Amino acid sequence: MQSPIDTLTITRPDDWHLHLRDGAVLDSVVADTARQFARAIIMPNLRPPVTTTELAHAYRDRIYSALERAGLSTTSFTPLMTLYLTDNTSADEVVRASKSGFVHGIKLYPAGATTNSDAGVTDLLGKCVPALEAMQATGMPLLVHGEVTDPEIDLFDREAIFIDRIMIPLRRAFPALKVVFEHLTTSDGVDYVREAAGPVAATITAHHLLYNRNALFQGGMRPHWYCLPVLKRERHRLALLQAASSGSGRFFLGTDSAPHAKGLKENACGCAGCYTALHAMELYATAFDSVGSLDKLEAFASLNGPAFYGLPVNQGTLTLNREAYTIPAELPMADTTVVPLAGGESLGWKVAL
Ligand SMILES: NC(=O)N[C@@H](CC(=O)O)C(=O)O
Ligand SMILES: [Zn+2]
Ligand SMILES: [Zn+2]
Repeated sequence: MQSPIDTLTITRPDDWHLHLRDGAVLDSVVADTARQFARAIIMPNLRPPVTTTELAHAYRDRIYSALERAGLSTTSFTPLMTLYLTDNTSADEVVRASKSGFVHGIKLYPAGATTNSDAGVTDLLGKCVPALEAMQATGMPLLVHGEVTDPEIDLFDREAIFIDRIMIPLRRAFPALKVVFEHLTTSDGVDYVREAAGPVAATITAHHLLYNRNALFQGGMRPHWYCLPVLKRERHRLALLQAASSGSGRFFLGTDSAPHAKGLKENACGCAGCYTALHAMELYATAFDSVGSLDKLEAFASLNGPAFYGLPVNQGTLTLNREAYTIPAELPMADTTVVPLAGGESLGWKVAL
């Protein structure tokens, strides 16, 4: 019998779905990410949302300033900016974004689907046709929060119904449009992405690989496990784990790390989002190790994403050691506190710094 791997060195990874936020917490959250990842797709759901190339440029400058304040070199981490699609996004704006060289995707938030999505799209195939045509023509990827918002649809079915109602008609109308199905959570999503014709891929979070929906209710309500799309049944978790470790280039790492202040999570109407930037690679290594697939982690974390986005693979490496690591229970950040996912618990892997 082979002895288990105790050290894993992979090409330096990227995070293809990240919320860095803005203002006082930016310094801490960007530093947590930059310790592990060379690049990240920066989600645009700020208040107000990042709807133009000009706003994305200003946000990018603030991220670089935060890196400097955190004592990190601005060459050590590259923020890959995105725009927030609205009913009014023009074809000209898409062309500007494409020519900028620093905008790498445009994000679809169905209005009301998740945190800061009020300005989101109300009718994708009715109102966004000029923008989608320009995206298809320029090769600008559409990044999708894939959940319907119809209040009649059960919360746990929102992703599966989105495939039929939005994804299939969208891809029929724009077959050459690059689409990333963000934070995939169901076996329905896995089947769709695996088999769809054309340039389709998906990000998968560490928490959807590690937990099923029981985690939300273990011994009581667990707000730090609440995110959108919400955790699903065990069979969906197993399908995601299989997809992530299958070797298919269509699935890649996106943490969806989304910090909210402790008091806004532990609240009568708690915010959706899990903070995983601190310990992302430890969480993913634990998930892949659980199915004996550590040898597939590098493709998922470091190779598949760049291939889909048409970017080079990173120089440099990241090493993980099999070693007990206790996740901090709380993280002080500026004038607030953030509770990392599974704070206080232990993992069997640690990034070597
Ligand atoms: N995933 C979440 O639960 N929350 C994200 C938004 C999102 O990615 O949908 C956030 O910005 O807080
Ligand atoms: Zn989302
Ligand atoms: Zn997100």
